[in-house]
Amino acid sequence: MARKKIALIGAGNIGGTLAHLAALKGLGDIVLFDVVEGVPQGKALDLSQCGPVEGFDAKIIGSNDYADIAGADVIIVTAGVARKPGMSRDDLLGINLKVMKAVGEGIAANAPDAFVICITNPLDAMVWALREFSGLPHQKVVGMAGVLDSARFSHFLADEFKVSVKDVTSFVLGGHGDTMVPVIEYSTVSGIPVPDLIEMGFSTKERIDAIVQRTRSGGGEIVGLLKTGSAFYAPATSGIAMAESYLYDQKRVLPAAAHLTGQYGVDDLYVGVPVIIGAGGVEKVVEIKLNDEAKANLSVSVDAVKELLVACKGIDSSLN
Ligand SMILES: NC(=O)C1=CN([C@@H]2O[C@H](COP(=O)(O)OP(=O)(O)OC[C@H]3O[C@@H](n4cnc5c(N)ncnc54)[C@H](O)[C@@H]3O)[C@@H](O)[C@H]2O)C=CC1
Ligand SMILES: O=C([O-])CC(=O)C(=O)O
Repeated sequence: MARKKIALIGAGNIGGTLAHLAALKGLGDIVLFDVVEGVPQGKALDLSQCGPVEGFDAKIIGSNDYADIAGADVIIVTAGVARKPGMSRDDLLGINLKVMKAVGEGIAANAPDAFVICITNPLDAMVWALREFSGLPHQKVVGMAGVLDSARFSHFLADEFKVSVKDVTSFVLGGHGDTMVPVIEYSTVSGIPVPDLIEMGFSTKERIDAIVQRTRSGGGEIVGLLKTGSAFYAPATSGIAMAESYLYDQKRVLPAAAHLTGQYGVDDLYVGVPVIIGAGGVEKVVEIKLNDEAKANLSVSVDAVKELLVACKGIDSSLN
């Protein structure tokens, strides 16, 4: 069986980490693409030289030519600009929208059968725009944010409950911004919902509320510490988990920005919801029952995403 081909558009902090993880996990051969000359080639060479030590023989090349992504099975897009302290993700919209146009056209022309995972911010608007610019089927274009946001929530919950993070599952829905919706009713330790754990004395409502808030601003907390950019290890790990679910037809249920066609009362918008990812791409949107508070919070988050799409359409008339 021929090896799979993984194309990484953007060879920056996340792109380089994605390439390292994909090689270590043996996902396939790797193409690192960037507009900056030398950087993808240099990182590809550096990563290739891990092979003799780690024992992987993936072919890793760096490129500035979209022709090299031809035939890619999975494409992960991190091209664009990351925020710095004092900026919101939404401040990146104008500049990254232009990048999505170039990337979308490059994918359409060279790898239209790929499963595309967008990571570039502001995520929900960029994945929508990337899908529009590429013209790929909606189920083959998805946004990564929920896996990361849920990983942050699970990490904080495990710390609070003093239990293994392996036993914690959590769900964060909605847009990847300050309005994201961590859902405590669906967050559990070995199946025990967080509200029950509060009743059992593992924590208090106030402390869990603070953890919800910390999760919402989890990206900003890291931007404030790094000062020169944003988180990249956990975002890359999260993108790889989605790629593996597609490549190995794992049918994992993961929160991701998916195209909604009426589910959760939302039409023609990408927003974070639980989905099943398998060989068909986003095979199903899972509609979980939400309580009134979560519904109201999701609606605020959806409105924030809608505003970003209006801004995109204002900048690029081809999106109307
Ligand atoms: N969805 C999520 O959960 C997360 C999203 N992000 C976002 O991911 C993006 C990438 O973050 P980093 O890798 O840390 O940034 P980075 O600045 O390290 O890398 C971005 C790379 O994109 C390249 N690039 C710029 N324009 C390009 C174009 N037209 N075509 C190809 N490559 C191009 C740059 O040369 C650079 O190498 C940012 O927008 C960031 O906000 C970051 C963390 C989490
Ligand atoms: O906060 C940022 O700018 C990067 C990001 O999306 C995250 O780490 O969640």
